[in-house]
Amino acid sequence: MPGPHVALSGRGLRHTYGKEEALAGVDIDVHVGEVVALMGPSGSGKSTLLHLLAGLLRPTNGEVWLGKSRLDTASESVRASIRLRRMGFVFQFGDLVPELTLAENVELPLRLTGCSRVRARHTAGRLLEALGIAAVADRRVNEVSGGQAQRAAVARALVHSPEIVFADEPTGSLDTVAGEQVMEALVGAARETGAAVVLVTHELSVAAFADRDLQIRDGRIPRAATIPAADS
Ligand SMILES: Nc1ncnc2c1ncn2[C@@H]1O[C@H](COP(=O)(O)OP(=O)(O)OP(=O)(O)O)[C@@H](O)[C@H]1O
Repeated sequence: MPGPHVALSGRGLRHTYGKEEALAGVDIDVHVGEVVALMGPSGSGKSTLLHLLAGLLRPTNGEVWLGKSRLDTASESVRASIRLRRMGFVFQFGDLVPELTLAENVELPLRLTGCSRVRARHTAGRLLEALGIAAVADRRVNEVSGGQAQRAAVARALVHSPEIVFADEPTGSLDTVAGEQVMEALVGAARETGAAVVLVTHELSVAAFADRDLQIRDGRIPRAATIPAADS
């Protein structure tokens, strides 16, 4: 089990799709509150690693721990509950529910975990304000800009104070200015709540927001690129 300062840990992660080996043995520790960028060429294994760490895929070999919870051996229902309560997600194309307003989208994780409507509205409202999108909170996704929608996706990922947020190319569909606003929102809100962030990006300007970047090559992270946990 990882030490107390490690939010998320992957040990000896190997993953194959049929005969194809996408990850060839990766060790990774993400510390509490740390922002880590996964970088590397197309096909190097970034998305596979993100999906293993988030419990969306089971590794062929290896272990994944979120704090004291082991994910790779947990049942699908336990992993789904952990994702809902203890993780947040931001995808390239926001993935907001188009029928709901931005505010209703942000309230969703709280409502799904039993929070009252009034409390969810209040908590989501504070975050929408902090991320500069309170003025468009009652609009639907197709009535706001891509950057505003993506900031709402960031708010939805953080509203329930998760331990970790996974972001797969969160700025991939945006221009540079909107992308920077989204990264400022993501890293700023994560610092506020103490969440760690693991993000996949191809862009150096996005990786510059991270505390550390890890380069993946052919399904491996060169050993020197990982910093061992202080207490492990
Ligand atoms: N569902 C799948 N079935 C079969 N092979 C897959 C599948 N998903 C990924 N792969 C293969 O596994 C390897 C790693 O893919 P992965 O998507 O993790 O890389 P990536 O670094 O995220 O790439 P990109 O930057 O293009 O998104 C690639 O060779 C890819 O073709």
